[in-house]
Amino acid sequence: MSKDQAVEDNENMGKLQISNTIFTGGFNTVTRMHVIKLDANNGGGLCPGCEQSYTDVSDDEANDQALSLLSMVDDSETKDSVGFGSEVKNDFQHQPNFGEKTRRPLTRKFSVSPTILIPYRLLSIIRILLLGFYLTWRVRHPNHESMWLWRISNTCELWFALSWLLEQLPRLCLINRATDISALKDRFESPNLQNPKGRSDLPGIDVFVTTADPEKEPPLVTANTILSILAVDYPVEKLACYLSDDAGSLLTFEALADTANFARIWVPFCRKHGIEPRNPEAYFKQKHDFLNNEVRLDLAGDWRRVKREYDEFKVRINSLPETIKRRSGSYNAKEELKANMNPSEMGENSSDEIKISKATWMFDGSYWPGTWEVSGEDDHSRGDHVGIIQVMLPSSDAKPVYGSNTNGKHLIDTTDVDIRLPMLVYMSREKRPGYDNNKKAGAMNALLRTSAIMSNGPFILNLDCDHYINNSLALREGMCFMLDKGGDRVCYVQFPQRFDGIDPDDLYANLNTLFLDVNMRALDGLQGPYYIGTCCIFRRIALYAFSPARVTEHHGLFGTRKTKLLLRKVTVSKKEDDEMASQINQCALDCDDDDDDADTRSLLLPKRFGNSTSLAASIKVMEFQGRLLQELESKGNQGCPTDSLTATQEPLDVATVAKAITVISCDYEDNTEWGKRVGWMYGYLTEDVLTGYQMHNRGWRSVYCITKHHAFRGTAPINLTDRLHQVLVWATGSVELFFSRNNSLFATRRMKFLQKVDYFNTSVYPFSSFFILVDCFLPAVSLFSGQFMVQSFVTLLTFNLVDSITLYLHAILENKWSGITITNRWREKQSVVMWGTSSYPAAVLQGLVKLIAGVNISYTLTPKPATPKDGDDEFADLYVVKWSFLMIPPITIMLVNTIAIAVGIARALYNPYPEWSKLIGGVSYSFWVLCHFHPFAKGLMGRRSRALNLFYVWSGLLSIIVLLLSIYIKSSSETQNHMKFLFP
Ligand SMILES: O=c1ccn([C@@H]2O[C@H](COP(=O)(O)OP(=O)(O)O[C@H]3O[C@H](CO)[C@@H](O)[C@H](O)[C@H]3O)[C@@H](O)[C@H]2O)c(=O)[nH]1
Repeated sequence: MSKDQAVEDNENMGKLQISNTIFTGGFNTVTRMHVIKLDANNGGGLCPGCEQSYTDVSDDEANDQALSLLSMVDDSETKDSVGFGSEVKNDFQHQPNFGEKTRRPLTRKFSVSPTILIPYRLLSIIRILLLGFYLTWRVRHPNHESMWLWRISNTCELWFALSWLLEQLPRLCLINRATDISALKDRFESPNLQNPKGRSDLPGIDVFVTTADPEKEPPLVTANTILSILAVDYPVEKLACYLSDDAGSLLTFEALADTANFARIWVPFCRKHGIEPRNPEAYFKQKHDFLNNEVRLDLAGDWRRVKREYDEFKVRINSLPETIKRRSGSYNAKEELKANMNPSEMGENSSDEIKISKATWMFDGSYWPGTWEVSGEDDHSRGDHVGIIQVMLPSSDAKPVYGSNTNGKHLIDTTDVDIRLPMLVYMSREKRPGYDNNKKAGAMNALLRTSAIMSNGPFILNLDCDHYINNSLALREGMCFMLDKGGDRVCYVQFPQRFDGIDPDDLYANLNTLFLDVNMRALDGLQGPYYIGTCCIFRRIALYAFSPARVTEHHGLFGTRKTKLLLRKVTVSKKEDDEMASQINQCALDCDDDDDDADTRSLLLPKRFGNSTSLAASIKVMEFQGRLLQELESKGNQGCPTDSLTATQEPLDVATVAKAITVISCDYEDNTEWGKRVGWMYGYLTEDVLTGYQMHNRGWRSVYCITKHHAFRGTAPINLTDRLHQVLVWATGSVELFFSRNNSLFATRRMKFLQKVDYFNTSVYPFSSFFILVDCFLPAVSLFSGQFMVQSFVTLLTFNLVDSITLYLHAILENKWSGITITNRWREKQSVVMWGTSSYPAAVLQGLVKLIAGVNISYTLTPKPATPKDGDDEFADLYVVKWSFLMIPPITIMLVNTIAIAVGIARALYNPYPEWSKLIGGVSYSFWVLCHFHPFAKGLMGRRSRALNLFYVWSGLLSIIVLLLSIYIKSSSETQNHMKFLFP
């Protein structure tokens, strides 16, 4: 590729700017470190006059270089770069003087109003009693005509009653929470004697975003997420954003580089006008009335300019695949690459040749060391490649941005606006054949280590690539819980997942309201909500498998007897402090056994964390800070200012990045405890629930933070097939959990009893599928055989009626504290039946196969909807019909029940002595089953679903006519006394 062409490509994509150094490290392939010097005056774009210096080095040489860089950085430097040593020591010796302001609590916890709570609890008890009566009646009144039907049906009912009980029990301790952001500001950012300038003492936060396939996860969606993070309302010098790209894709890489450029306009615009949300796509979708007198004139002008820039940015990102293909395809890649390579670097086998022939070229004419994507046939998430780290935006000490676009044109007047940007890093961990990459958990752990070396924020926010920050104060809200009194026992603050682009009917219960607004809120009143994989702020030391300083143990059958334990010594003496500084290779960690001293037992770091000394140093800092917090709190202070806990980010140097690259190699985790006890857990499809479980099991608490304006928003699959596969992944994860030693039946005494019950329910729910499947066929079987499940249809109907009324009342009360509507509830009920007959049974089968045969279960990445273009149907995906084997059981159920209704009616009509009660019972139950599959049938019909609606309405009307007819016949027959056993 000629330089001219590189430049032309670059112009096409809006003068991509890549700063600093791209670092790669890896195996069996050429490793190139190149430095691109940028023309800062020209917005940083690569220009013909730019100098480029390339250093081609082999892998071993790169490793040697990294090692020599490591050895160049002496211990003291290592300590300083992670905020260890003198700074922490000094701050600790001069503890802050807590003033009046520090006494204001940052959060409040209050109970749900008794006028709701008391009737809610009473109704729960009434329903439990009612269930008891109902089951007793079922058991005591066998149907001698069809004992087999009666037995099967009874077993199902018993299971459903048990499931309801497991679900309901943890919902009895309800609380609400509120945060006080102004108190946080007062405590950490207002000027005082020690801090006359009012610099921010808030702790550092590292934000992790993961992406794995640019085809399923459009780069524009990821770009918008990143922009919302860069523009969040948090001190820039305390914020670092990391993107993990498991595909190692040039597309994502270049999109991120362009995103960093666009951030130079977008972030000042957001700060200047305080706009919400700070995701450009979501922001520009809103209707803006600039004729309104209250709108400032400068906003209207800036809005137009920024919107134009954003539209161009969108076009560039959306055309990137073509740009890259054209760039790579039109050039004789093979020859150029061969010419650039040393013969010694070329491998013996033909795979090098294949790679070369597929090479993807970067805009500057160098080849991309990540996954090749010219052929389009690679599975992006699996492509092997070296580890790559690129700092796209250096830490915030770098030059401010002035709202200029890539051509250097000044677009926004940024007087009085903080115009610095947080650090932004691209990371793609190494992938090699023969190494399990451990999916998302592996990516998160690689990010955890990289960030420990590069910024070491004591807190971590984790977001999926399609989940953006919707409320710019979200991080502050989360920090209120972490920094308040008792916050040192909070391992994570989970925010609810909220979604854009869900069809108005929410056909497939994508909003997940029952789980997010009822279940998770109820858990908040116990030990805390689950970790759900995204929208979660972690305390870093909790991820390193440390225990909280203090825990409560629960004894007795229901965990009602409590003992409080102090796990870590609170005093941090000077001697101990010095010792810590000198012993960076040892660490006191929790050992999860009953020994009280387990926490203070020292283990060699490499065994647990691998042998990176920089990582060891950063972990030690975290552990030290944890103790410091505890020390301050034990002295009666409410929380503590964190200037003593976190150093402002150091400017990144080459050596630091070189150290970071070593911890993202494939074999770094060999013989360590990463994924077993440290970081995100491996071996399960739902790494999230398990990671949270391990923390609760160590005695940590978590918090559910529901903000007035949704803190984060994301997308969910509205297509039936994608949703089925997503639910399959979740349910399989639960089955894996059930069959593992992480089943909450074996949880420690540090976990509350009702929390254990809830975790148990989470691992057991897919097994309901067996009973749901049977229950869906029962009415059809009843119609075919002409027999009914119970003897007295009327008694059954009465029980069901009372049950429905109490359930309805219960739902109304639940709505009062959770906001979940009756429609949401109905959707949830439908979805349980739909997934219970499709994804859940498949999940149970997969789980059993894994257990018995040890076969690994494959993971299907959920496709994220692309940003719709103007004029596109936003819900087009809803009507796309894609075949899946998971559809077979629900289709069978629908067919069998429809045929059974027809057979039942025909039999009744042609029978001289029709048994109307059995017919009505069978038909109404069959119809009830069909009602649950209505969304499913709609999904199968695609755009022709209107016909289906007609079918449902007509069959409903027909059922009512049959019902009325039968009542009429019954009454006339009673008069004539022709039939003896019409209604037993
Ligand atoms: O090998 C992989 C696979 C996935 N991911 C990322 O993991 C995230 C979640 O994966 P996805 O397939 O989108 O899962 P969903 O079903 O949409 O997500 C929910 O369920 C997952 C499993 O419980 C959680 O991890 C997620 O956070 C949660 O949003 C995405 O950002 C992916 O890019 C990787 O980085 N590497």
